[in-house]
Amino acid sequence: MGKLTRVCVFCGSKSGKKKIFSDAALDLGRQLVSIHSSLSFFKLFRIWSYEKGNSQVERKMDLVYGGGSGGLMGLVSQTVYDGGSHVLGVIPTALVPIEISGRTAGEVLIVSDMHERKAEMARRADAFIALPGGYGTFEELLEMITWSQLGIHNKPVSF
Ligand SMILES: C/C(=C\CNc1ncnc2c1ncn2[C@@H]1O[C@H](COP(=O)(O)O)[C@@H](O)[C@H]1O)CO
Repeated sequence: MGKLTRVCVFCGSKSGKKKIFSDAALDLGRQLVSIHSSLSFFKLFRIWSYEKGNSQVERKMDLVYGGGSGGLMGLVSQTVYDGGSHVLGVIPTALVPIEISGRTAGEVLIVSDMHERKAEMARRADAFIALPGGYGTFEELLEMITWSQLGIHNKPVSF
């Protein structure tokens, strides 16, 4: 497995009805940018299993995500940005007024359509993680899994 410095997170454009969803988004955001016991690092275990054996790991991962300012996307991006890592949101022009309201954390790359968005996210990330979300999150996650199955990329995918 190559060096993992930039992680793509797929997650809901809304927060969902249960607190556990936003807790998971905050937790993942913090885990991407801080020092953790590798033993409690179950969520990313399949991706960072090479960290086993180190009792403490310091992580400063950059984030690629869908660019939305609300919902779980907003929570993850703000947490990673506040933790000092680079954040890149990739969003099609047509979705800017729908998924961005107010300020976004970090850099925003505006692309022409959904296909370009997904291709850019896939190209720029070293690994993919999905959090709770709706149909959009499912779609993005499944596409990364099927691209892996087809050999289009060989980057880890976790959910
Ligand atoms: C429309 C196209 C493909 C099929 N749909 C989607 N593909 C990729 N990303 C999508 C799609 N629909 C929504 N999204 C994005 O997922 C994010 C999370 O959405 P959720 O429903 O809240 O989980 C959000 O940013 C959506 O824009 C190509 O023609």
